[in-house]
Amino acid sequence: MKLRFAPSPTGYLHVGNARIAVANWLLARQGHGSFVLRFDDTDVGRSKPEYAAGIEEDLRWLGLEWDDSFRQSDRLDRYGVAAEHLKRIGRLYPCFESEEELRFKREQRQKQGRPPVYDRAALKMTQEQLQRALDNGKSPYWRFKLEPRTVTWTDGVLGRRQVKLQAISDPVLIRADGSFLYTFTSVVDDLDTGITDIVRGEDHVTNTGVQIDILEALRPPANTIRFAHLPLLTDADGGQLSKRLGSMGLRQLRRDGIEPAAVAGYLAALGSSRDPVAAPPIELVERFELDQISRSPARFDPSQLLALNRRYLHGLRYSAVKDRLPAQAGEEFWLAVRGNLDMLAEARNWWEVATGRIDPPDQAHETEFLKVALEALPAEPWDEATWGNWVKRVGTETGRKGRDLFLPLRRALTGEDHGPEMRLFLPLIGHRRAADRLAHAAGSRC
Ligand SMILES: Nc1ncnc2c1ncn2[C@@H]1O[C@H](COP(=O)(O)OP(=O)(O)OP(=O)(O)O)[C@@H](O)[C@H]1O
Repeated sequence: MKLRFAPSPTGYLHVGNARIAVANWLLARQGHGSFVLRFDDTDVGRSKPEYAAGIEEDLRWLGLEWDDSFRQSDRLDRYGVAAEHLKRIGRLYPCFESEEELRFKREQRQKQGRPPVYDRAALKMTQEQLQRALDNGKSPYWRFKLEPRTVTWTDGVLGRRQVKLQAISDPVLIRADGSFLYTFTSVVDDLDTGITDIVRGEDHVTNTGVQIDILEALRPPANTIRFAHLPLLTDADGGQLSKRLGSMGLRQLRRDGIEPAAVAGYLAALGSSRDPVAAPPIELVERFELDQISRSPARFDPSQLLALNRRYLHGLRYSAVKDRLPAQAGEEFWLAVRGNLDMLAEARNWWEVATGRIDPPDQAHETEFLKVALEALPAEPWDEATWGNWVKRVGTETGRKGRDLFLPLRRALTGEDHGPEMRLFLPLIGHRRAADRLAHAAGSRC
């Protein structure tokens, strides 16, 4: 099995592109096959090396390593050879009509109630007419002559699919400036590199019909590549995603502090009835089922991703995050705070709360209560039982219960109304800091 992910380096990856990358990668690993990263960069105006580098970086961040990688711009000679072959067998023909002429023809056909399909007028040109056009300095662009047939295939996601080629204009494969179009280069590469399965977005369904025809012209008799098209992903409001708009980019998720395992797990399960499980891609291989993915468009819901990210962090072991925590933060710290994190970066804030400076709210009305609490603060060593015993004693001495008892203490010690379990967090603050904070909260209002 050999699969590929073939982005155009015209922007950074969004979550829709990433879903395709994840699916291809998981299938390749499932089939013990290989995964190729191909940059479809024949559109020289829009393709940029920095986007290609950015895409590689984003894929690595997600945990999707590739077995091979290449750029279409390095294979122009090969496309030239394949194009010559199609010309020789009469499947690629030169055209000279301008955009304006074509628009006029389309409008005429529509007025006559006929589909606006290219009429192949260029195919009827005589040798003399052709020569005259060339002599007049015109450069031809080249169209592929589609077979008058209906192409069918069993799609890995959409089921039985067909594309009626008579309803489609012969596609342009080479522009007048000699540059090749994606429709063509993609087929040449898929054949040359021995791709066995193509998984891509539903925006390519018509392309697939056309490309199977090109593919069979280049390598008869019949196509053997399996195709699957995933419904397009929209944003939470149903809006389109586009590299050009930079919407829902992987980079942004990374900057926001979302874990790659959460993104991979969310994308792998999206559109299926399975609950997403956040995990590095290699751990998702076994449970991934392409044919369980729904045929309806899927929405990318950031709030669901955040919830998954949170669940993932809450279950992570210290050893998995150690390197990303403040240098002094030990396992007790991680176990105390992990249940309170939406993003790992927030652990730094809690580290500051535990060991640095805090900004406590005004509790002038609690002075007497906090003084009693300070008096009752036990000496170290402290453990997980310390908070419970201390609070109980303060409760007995002040007659307070519940929120009235806990909240002023939490506020004085952490500066926050909510946060990690104080049973685990108090020993991290330690006696000296706790006493200082209580004294400050009580004393500064005296
Ligand atoms: N919204 C989407 N949902 C799912 N797959 C998508 C979506 N948009 C693109 N893809 C798929 O991502 C893969 C990479 O395609 P490509 O690089 O052309 O992305 P693109 O976002 O369509 O690019 P551009 O915005 O530059 O036109 C293709 O398989 C394409 O079908």
